Amino acid sequence: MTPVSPAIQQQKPARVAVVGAGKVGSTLAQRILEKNIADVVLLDVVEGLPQGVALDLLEARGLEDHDGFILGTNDYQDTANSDIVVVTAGRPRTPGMDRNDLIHINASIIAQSVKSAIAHSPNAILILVTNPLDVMTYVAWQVTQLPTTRVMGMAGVLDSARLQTFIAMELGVAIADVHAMVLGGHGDLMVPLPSYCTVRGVPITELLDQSTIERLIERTRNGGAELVKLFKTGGAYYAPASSVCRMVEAILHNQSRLLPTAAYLQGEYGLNDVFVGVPCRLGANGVEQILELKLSDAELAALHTSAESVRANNKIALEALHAKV
Ligand SMILES: NC(=O)c1ccc[n+]([C@@H]2O[C@H](COP(=O)([O-])OP(=O)(O)OC[C@H]3O[C@@H](n4cnc5c(N)ncnc54)[C@H](O)[C@@H]3O)[C@@H](O)[C@H]2O)c1
Ligand SMILES: O=C(O)C[C@H](O)C(=O)O
Repeated sequence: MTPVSPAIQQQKPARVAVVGAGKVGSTLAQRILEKNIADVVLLDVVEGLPQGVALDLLEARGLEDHDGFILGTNDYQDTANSDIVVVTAGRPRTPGMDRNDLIHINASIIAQSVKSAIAHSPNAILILVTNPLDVMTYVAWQVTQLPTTRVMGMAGVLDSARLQTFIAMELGVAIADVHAMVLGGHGDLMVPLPSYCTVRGVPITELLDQSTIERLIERTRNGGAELVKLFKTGGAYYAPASSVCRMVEAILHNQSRLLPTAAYLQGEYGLNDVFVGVPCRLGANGVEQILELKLSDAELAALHTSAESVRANNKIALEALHAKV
């Protein structure tokens, strides 16, 4: 056996706390472990659930060829000193519901869970997943008062991955050759950018007619609802978990990746005091840069409409929280 140097022996693996051990949280834990990105602490309020998921995943390690460690717990103390805290805790929608129908129930869950998680991991980067995404990210920032570079929400990676899928299926080309970009809030007002969607650098506007592009965009807008309708008791989780995993990896491996992320805007795109999906450079420090793309007047107006809707719902969420105190 090759001896391992003391420096390597002492190097602690990165640690990701995943709050919420439901569909998205448990699938994310699996992705992080099987890609050898970090050790995971999986927390839920339901006794036995995170412990069971953790044990099940540990028992798969020999078959999946990794040595990652996962702890399942109901106690925030066990999440101490995490490098990243991902919050998936809260209710998913069911058929007929809008994501904003979850504001009241999820705002208090988010407020309580981020406060507890950050109390034990004050230096962590916080990634929100719970819906309505942009609003819950704002709530998490308000409650924790963390620097804005260390608070972000996952949605744009997922919405872009959906559009990427539909473009590749329509053209019958390899998914690896397709890049898609969706900005704005994670809802019906999201802002897909066809001129920034490309196949090996060729904009899709040169490969598909306008009505086809509109059909693919419409399917992307309804991508979450399409799955909620199929699953009936909740929403998507495989692609959402992969999307968060991509962000976690970009941060922990300091990859400087350009990913659409719900980030806090301070004048970018003419918007202030709102978290909404924009292209961000993600690296070891979290949101290291917000890129201001050149948008058409119509795209910029759509981004503003989307952000204003998020802003109105932020107000509702904060009022609901204050009313509870
Ligand atoms: N941002 C996105 O793109 C995106 C994608 C998919 C799902 N989501 C959202 O993520 C959330 C989770 O979805 P899911 O499918 O995993 O739901 P789920 O019901 O399978 O899991 C949610 C888990 O949260 C736990 N929980 C509830 N309150 C908690 C608390 N106070 N502390 C810790 N855990 C708590 C529940 O016990 C449950 O296990 C939903 O709000 C869903 O809409 C967002
Ligand atoms: O649609 C949902 O409610 C879940 C998630 O936001 C999604 O887009 O899949």
